[in-house]
Amino acid sequence: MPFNQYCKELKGISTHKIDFLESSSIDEREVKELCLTFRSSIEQTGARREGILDIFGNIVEKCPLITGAIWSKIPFQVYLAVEECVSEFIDSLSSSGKEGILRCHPDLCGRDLTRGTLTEESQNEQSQAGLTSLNPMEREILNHLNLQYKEKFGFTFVICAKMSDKNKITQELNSRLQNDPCQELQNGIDQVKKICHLRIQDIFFHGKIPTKL
Ligand SMILES: NC(=O)N[C@H]1NC(=O)NC1=O
Repeated sequence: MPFNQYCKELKGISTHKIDFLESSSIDEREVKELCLTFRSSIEQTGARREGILDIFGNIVEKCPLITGAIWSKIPFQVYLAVEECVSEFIDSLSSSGKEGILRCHPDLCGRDLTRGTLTEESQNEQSQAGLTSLNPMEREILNHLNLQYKEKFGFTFVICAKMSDKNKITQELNSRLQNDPCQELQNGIDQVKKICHLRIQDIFFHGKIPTKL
């Protein structure tokens, strides 16, 4: 990541009351200092080793095992490292491991949404994509496509809802149904990584309280 963009992203941390980055010219030393301050602020608010699962446990939906697996690499100096570790770990899994991750995701506009049993993260994501306010016809089409997808591939259709909307999701589902299983496994995993990216950003930059699994 280019240094400038890195600094710009770090500025988002000012919501965490770290505001000495107001000057436009910051050097590498200041960034390192910022990272350390940020890190210690996380530690002070309880993110010690034993709290890591509480904070990062749901960055991949209902897969705290992933956080547990990369546990020794946390705390991280920069949030990007969390993402990289997750991504590397997922890539190292067998196909059945990857399928397992997809199966841990709730259907979009599925049973958990109807019953109100989604995790808060998933509820927000689905709501932002307009999936909590579908009309009966839209819901039926989506449920039908989800079912077809599951029957064909044996795992859940996963898409980063926050980067999409209800119409694009239906279109994408229709088109991804035509893929072969190998390609679709990779597509699903790529989407999981996007969801994870946004969830990590929410924790670090938007002060969101993550679901404790
Ligand atoms: N099935 C599926 O894509 N679910 C996920 N997508 C998303 O953005 N949040 C989810 O829970």
